[in-house]
Amino acid sequence: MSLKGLFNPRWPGVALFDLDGTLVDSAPDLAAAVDQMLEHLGRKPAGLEKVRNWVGNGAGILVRRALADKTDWEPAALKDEILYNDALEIFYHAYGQINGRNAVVFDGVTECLNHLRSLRCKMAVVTNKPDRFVAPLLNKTGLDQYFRIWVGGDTLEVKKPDPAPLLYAMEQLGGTRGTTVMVGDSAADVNAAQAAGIPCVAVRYGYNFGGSVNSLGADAVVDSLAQLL
Ligand SMILES: O=C(O)COP(=O)(O)O
Ligand SMILES: [Mg+2]
Repeated sequence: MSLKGLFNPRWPGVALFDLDGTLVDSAPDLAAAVDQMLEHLGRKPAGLEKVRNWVGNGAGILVRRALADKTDWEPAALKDEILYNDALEIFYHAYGQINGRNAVVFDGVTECLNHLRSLRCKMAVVTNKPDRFVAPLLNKTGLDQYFRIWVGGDTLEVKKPDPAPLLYAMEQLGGTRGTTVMVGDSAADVNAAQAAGIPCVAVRYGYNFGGSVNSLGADAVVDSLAQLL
């Protein structure tokens, strides 16, 4: 499918954007918070390279991956659950202070959002990031001006790759499957869009758990959101 085909001619349409790894490079802040948490628990810091591959399924899974020191964390024993709950609290506290400090909007994002806004496209953020961290990050990066609504990782009972958050945002903005597109950086985004029955653009510069986005089955893969103009 060509990129033109993704954006239905019946504008105004609806565009749903993933946050971490798509709009904002938040991995440095997330890594700093993960490392504070690990050090607090007497463990070795994980570092940015590992942590950026652990982002995309929400804070709970990020903390589980950090405790397991690998992306494919195993279901934990009960004693691990107690540790997990402590670790999650420590992470929340640390990230609450760090969120947005070193976060950078990726190249091409502002151009794309300005362009879509000029077409009167309605835009939402659909992220797995816990709700409490979404607005502060959008405010600090100046991206809040573009979005009518955002859906966080705990806004609904389920998160991406479940299609519900995408469909919820689409409906809130009065969109339909024929006029809506999802833009994301990971399998969670592409799988959610496919399950929702809406087309998906994947960006190559994001996190995607360390893997390539080329084989996820996205309708288009781009190196910069400026390519969508
Ligand atoms: O996993 C997270 O916390 C955020 O992920 P997302 O913005 O890429 O959905
Ligand atoms: Mg992402």
